[in-house]
Amino acid sequence: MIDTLRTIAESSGADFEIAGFTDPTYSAQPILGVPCIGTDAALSRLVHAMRLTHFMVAVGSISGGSVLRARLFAAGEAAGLEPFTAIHPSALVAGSALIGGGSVIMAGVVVQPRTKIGRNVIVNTRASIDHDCLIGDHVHVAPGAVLSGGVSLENGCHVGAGAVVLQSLRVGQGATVAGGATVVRSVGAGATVMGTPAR
Ligand SMILES: CC(=O)SCCNC(=O)CCNC(=O)[C@H](O)C(C)(C)COP(=O)(O)OP(=O)(O)OC[C@H]1O[C@@H](n2cnc3c(N)ncnc32)[C@H](O)[C@@H]1OP(=O)(O)O
Repeated sequence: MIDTLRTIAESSGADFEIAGFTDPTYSAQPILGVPCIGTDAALSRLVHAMRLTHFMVAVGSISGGSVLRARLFAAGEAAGLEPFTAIHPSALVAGSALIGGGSVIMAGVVVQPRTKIGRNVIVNTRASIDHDCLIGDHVHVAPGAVLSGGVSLENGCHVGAGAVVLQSLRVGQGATVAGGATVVRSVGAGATVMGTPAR
């Protein structure tokens, strides 16, 4: 995520600086030269002291029910920060696609027309989201996953690395599609499915 933000700044000449990151205990080492600036609990104080303006949730998920990601997103907004939306310059995002606040579109991603992506979503490296998809909030589409046209992903679900979801199917709230799975029928809320066809 840090690298994506730096690439955006370099390629667009955008004038922003990454001030740092928070963690639960203020014990983390710098990451790619970016320092830990305090605990998650100190965020409101840091916003005022350091005149911070924007935030992103840098925690991923490897399964559905992105409770932590949703909680951190709410905390950032409650601290008065605006969600930063990051689209890597190598991503191809159709002009009619909508990307919600705080979402990150990583390198090599393709997002096709009329797709709508919610807030605090990770569309990870080289994932492909085809036309007319509807992606909820706090979702993680992991590297190389493929969503066919008209797929719906409800809030907080996780589509694993290299998984394929066939056209017009729905993946329910907080559900997990395992890495490499092929989803051939809709997935219920909170379920975990794996394999080809996914069960
Ligand atoms: C940049 C990044 O790295 S982003 C992160 C990318 N990573 C992902 O997207 C990973 C998504 N997560 C997965 O695929 C996980 O394997 C999960 C969530 C589906 C299952 O995780 P767990 O509940 O911990 O399952 P666990 O590892 O205990 O395995 C349970 C069984 O499922 C099988 N299994 C686990 N994952 C898969 C899979 N992707 N496909 C098929 N079978 C699987 C295991 O072999 C095991 O089978 P067994 O009981 O016969 O031995």
